[in-house]
Formats: sequence, C-alpha cells, structure tokens
Amino acid sequence: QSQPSETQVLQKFRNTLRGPDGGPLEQLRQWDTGAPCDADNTPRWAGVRLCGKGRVVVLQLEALGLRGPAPDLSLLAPLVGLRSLSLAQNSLTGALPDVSALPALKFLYLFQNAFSGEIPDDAFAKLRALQKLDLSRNGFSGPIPSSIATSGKLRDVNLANNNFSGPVPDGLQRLGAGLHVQGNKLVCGVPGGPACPPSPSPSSSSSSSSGSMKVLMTIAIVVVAIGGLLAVAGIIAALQVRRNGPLYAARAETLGGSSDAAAKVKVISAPAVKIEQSDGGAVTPAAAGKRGGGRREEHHGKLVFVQEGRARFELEDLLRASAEVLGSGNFGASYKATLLDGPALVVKRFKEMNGAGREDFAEHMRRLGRLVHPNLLPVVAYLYKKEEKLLVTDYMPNGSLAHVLHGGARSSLPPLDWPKRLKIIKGVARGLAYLYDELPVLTVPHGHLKSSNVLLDASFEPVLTDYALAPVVTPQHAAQVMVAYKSPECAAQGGRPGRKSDVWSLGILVLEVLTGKFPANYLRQGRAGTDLAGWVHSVVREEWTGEVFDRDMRGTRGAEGEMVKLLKVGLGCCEPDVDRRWGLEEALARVEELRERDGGDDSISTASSFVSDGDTTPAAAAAAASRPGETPSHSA
Ligand SMILES: Nc1ncnc2c1ncn2[C@@H]1O[C@H](COP(=O)(O)OP(=O)(O)OP(=O)(O)O)[C@@H](O)[C@H]1O
Repeated sequence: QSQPSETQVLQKFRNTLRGPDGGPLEQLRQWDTGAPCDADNTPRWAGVRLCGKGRVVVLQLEALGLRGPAPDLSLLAPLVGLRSLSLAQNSLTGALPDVSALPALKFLYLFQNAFSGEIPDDAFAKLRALQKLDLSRNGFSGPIPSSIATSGKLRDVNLANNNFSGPVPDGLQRLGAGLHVQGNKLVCGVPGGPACPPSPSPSSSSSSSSGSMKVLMTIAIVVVAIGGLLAVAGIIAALQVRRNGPLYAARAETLGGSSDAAAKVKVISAPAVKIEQSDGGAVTPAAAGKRGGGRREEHHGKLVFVQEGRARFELEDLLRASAEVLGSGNFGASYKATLLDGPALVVKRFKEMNGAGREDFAEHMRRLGRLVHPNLLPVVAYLYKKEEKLLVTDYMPNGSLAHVLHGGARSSLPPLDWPKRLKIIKGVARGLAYLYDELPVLTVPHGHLKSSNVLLDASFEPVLTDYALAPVVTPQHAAQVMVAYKSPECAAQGGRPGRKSDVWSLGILVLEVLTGKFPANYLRQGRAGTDLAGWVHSVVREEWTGEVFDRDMRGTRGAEGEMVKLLKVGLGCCEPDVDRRWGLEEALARVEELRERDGGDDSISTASSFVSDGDTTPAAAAAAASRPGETPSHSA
C-alpha cells in the first residue's frame, strides 16, 4: 500500500474546508493542479509557505474566510515535514480542533477565530516540540490547559483576549514575557496581575458542579476588581516616582530627543563599539561624551524574534563587532551591524511609533514575522521601548533602488538597464500584491512605498522594506511622512488614505524608474497637483518627449513598446481620481504581461496602439501614451 502523496493529502484536507458562503473554498482552487512544492523546494500553492526536502513545512491558511467547525487536523498527519500550521484570522467556530495527530508541530496559530468552550487539560500533551502557540482573540473559556507547557522548548504562548479563568499553570509561569494572558478577566496569578483566591484551585475542578463554580467565580471577580483598583493606584504612584526619580532622569539624558549617532551609541552599544558614518567619519562613545556619571544605561527591553528558525542574539552582540550608520530617514536612523560570526543586519530606530500599545504592537510584529515572499524583506526581530522601537532586518548588499537611480557617482553599481528596471518593477508589484493578499484588514498594506524602501539583492531582485507599519505608527506622524498618505486623496481637508493609496505610490515608483527623476524634487515645488506624474504629463504634452525616459535607458532598442506600456501603467496608477485609478490587480496584471523586448504575439499590437505613424522611438511612444483619451489626464 503506497502512502498518499502530499498533493493528495492536502487536496483531501482542502475539500473539507468551507468558505465564507458555506460552500467550497474558491481561493484554494489552485490546489487542483500541480504539487504544493517544486523540486527545488519553492512553494507552489497558496498557503504553502515553506517547503523542505520536497515536503510542506509551513502551511498558513489565514484570512480565507473559513467558516464552520475546525477541520479535522488528523487529515494532515501524513505531512511528516509539517512544523508550522496556521488557521488564524478566519471565522472557525466550536471547540479547539484535536491537535494530537500533529505531534511534530513547532508553531500553531489559531488566533482571531470564533472558537469557544473549554479546552481539555491534556489537549497539547502530544505536542512535545511546540515553541509557539497563539490562541488569542477567540472565545475559549475555562481553565488554561496545563498541557500547553508539555514542551521544554516552549517560548511564546498567546492566550490574550479569551474568557479563560483561574490560575496560570505553573509550567507556563516560567515563560515570563513570552506568556500573554491579558484580556482574560478571570485569569489570576500572573506576575503583576491579581492574586488567585486561596482555595480551592479552579484548575483542579474543571468539571465541578456549576454551583461551586459560580461561588468561585464570584470570589474571583471580587478579587480581580479589588486587585485591579490596587494595580491602577500602584501604576499611578510608580509613574509619579519615575517622573521625579533617577530612572526618568537617566533616560532623558540618553534618549531624550537626541538624534545624533553618538547619543545612540551610548544607549545601545557595548563599550568597544565604534560607529562608522557613511561619509567616512567615525565617532566613538568617548567622542560622544562620557556615559552619565559612569552609570550604565539599562535597557529593559530585549530583542523579540518574530522569525521562525533564526539564530538568536542580543542587541549588544549585534553592535559589538561593527556598526555603520546607513542613513537617517523620517523615523530615525538605520545602522548596519554585523554579528561576529554571522550575517550583516540592519537595525532601524523608529520614533513616533506609538500607534499601538505594547501588546498590539507585539501582535502586529508577529503577523509581519509570518510573511514570507521573495520580494519582502522579513522583519527578524524588534525591541519595544516606550520612547522608541528598533526593528532588525537583513542587510541588502546592493542598497536601495533610490541609491542606484539617483546616487550618481556615489553608487558603485552601473546604471540600471531596461531589463533590470523591468525586473525590479515586477518584483515590487508582486511584493505589494502579496501584502494585499496577506493583510486584508489593513487600509494601506504597505503605506511607505518609495525607492529608498526598495532594496536590491545581489541579483537585483527587489525586496520591499518598511511595509505595513501604519497600524503601529503614531497617526499624526503617519499623515506627515508616510508616502501613501501623500496621495492626492489625503491632501484634501480631512482626507484619508484608502486601499488605492498604495497604488498611487506604485505609480510614482514606476515613473521614477522609467524617468530616473527623483519624485521628492517635484513635490517640493509645493504646487497643488505637482508630482512626478504631473511632470510626465506636462513633458509629453509639450512635446518635450525626449526627456521622459531616463537617459541611461534611452539607448535600448527594440523594447520601446514595452517601455511605453509600463509608462501607461505608471500613469494609470497615478490617476488622481481614486475611482478612476487602477486597482492593484489590474496594475499587477499589466506589469506581468511586460517583456524585455517588443515582439511576439500580442505585445506588438498593443504597443502599436500607443504609437502613431510607425514612429517607435521612446519619445514618440511616450507622447502617444499620454494622448488624451488613452490615459486619464493629470489636471491640477
Ligand atoms: N536592510 C537594508 N539593507 C541595506 N540598506 C538599507 C537597509 N535598510 C535601509 N537601508 C538604507 O539605509 C538608508 C536609511 O534608511 P531609512 O529606512 O532609515 O530611511 P529612508 O528609507 O530614507 O526613510 P524612511 O525613514 O522614511 O523610511 C536608506 O538609503 C536605505 O535605503
């Protein structure tokens, strides 16, 4: 008897899933053909996030609108390589599914569903490799099952915002900051939280008679209420002390609004750190001034890793060997830092990132940590402090698209030719589309798409960074600096970004790549409606068309029709009227059709519809692309 293939196993599982209308799940139609993993371990099916040795390792079926009771997870038991499973952000109801058939799982995410009821105490007893469990934002009730703590490798358990009650089992207490139980009004015995009633312990009586349970609940509610009042009083008192006391003074000294590199060294580096500035200058902690009275600043926060399977390190390890200031953006500065025996990473300081409280921030970071796409730079870890946040990402050796396009002699890379530019735009559009798919609840899934946030890997594959930050950035700051918030719809009084605001940013980026012009130069002129798209329109209208395409690309022959099609994509995305602006799907579809060279089937006829009189120079083609009627005009 041969084992079923992973393809068959997953298809069978998929057939048991119910979509938003209660019928079969349309989004996973793709699973009807091919296999979940390629021979080279590239995931092929939606929801399959990681493959290894030809097997599915990470299965992420999030935000698909799944309905009804949880699927039978024992159907997945033949997937022997499966280590991470997510059914999060759906509308699954009823009891926790039986997870005992998947004993090798390391990561299990069931957050943001409508699960309810008590969880049997031994539900997780077989999961001996479990590292992370997220059951938050459901309606689970009753005692917290002690079997969650079966695995010695467990480090993060999120039970927040359910209706659990009673004490936190001993085994979970050791997780410290890795345990999240807030939003469960009747949970007691957490450090810093309400104490548990003396006896009897609710955890020992999960099936006790409802009479004694009610008495116990009443006692717990009273204790929680008193405890809550005391805690509030305590926090107020503590804040008073902090404001006047030495801790507050020390923080103000090292972090208080200072933005030069030297001040940062004092706070986040070990004594031997030397920070190289990109202009070749160097500062040392000594040059930056002595540590306040020899006092060593303690940073209470630690790096929290959101990536599965990444080596762990501390911020000090990262900054001990070498750290280089890469530049200073709207949120703070970015440093390149290299682990002694490891890869180069980037630490970016974010100020004005107080759009979410600590727990929501952590949850958002975990969500970002689960995103996997070749055109997204993963968030590796973060550090949360009230005053500022640090995000750690991988370092990209070819720097940013902005640097290559506008760095001139400062860029060591040759100018980008048309095929590279096309590859970059395709990657950017794919990365953006992935964000749209994965983060359907965000109004602006990227929010800050611009050429300095498009980094290039060694083969010029683009990777997006600084994405999906809108939920955690202070709203006023977002409105001031984030690129999607500069779209025309936001400029109006009380205007807000919408889902097409990112499309506008994509359009500006496309035009920037084609023209080689720096968009900010056009915005700085300060005239309403003046942006790169406006400039492109004015150039072609005034028949000054030779200027439209970047000089470095103008030598390209035989691809003019394709360039013009891309120009049209840029202008379609930069339509000021949101209703007439293209949607992301359309932009992506048009970009995907583009080729490195004109010719072949449809591309000739489509290109020629933009080009008049047989003149196929880029200039004439650009003029045709902007002809009234072909593309919406960009009036102020
Ligand atoms: N992971 C990375 N690898 C290589 N270079 C990077 C990386 N992250 C950022 N950079 C570069 O470092 C410089 C500073 O980046 P930073 O993100 O701090 O500012 P910015 O992108 O100019 O502005 P903003 O704060 O608005 O995003 C930029 O040139 C950016 O392209």
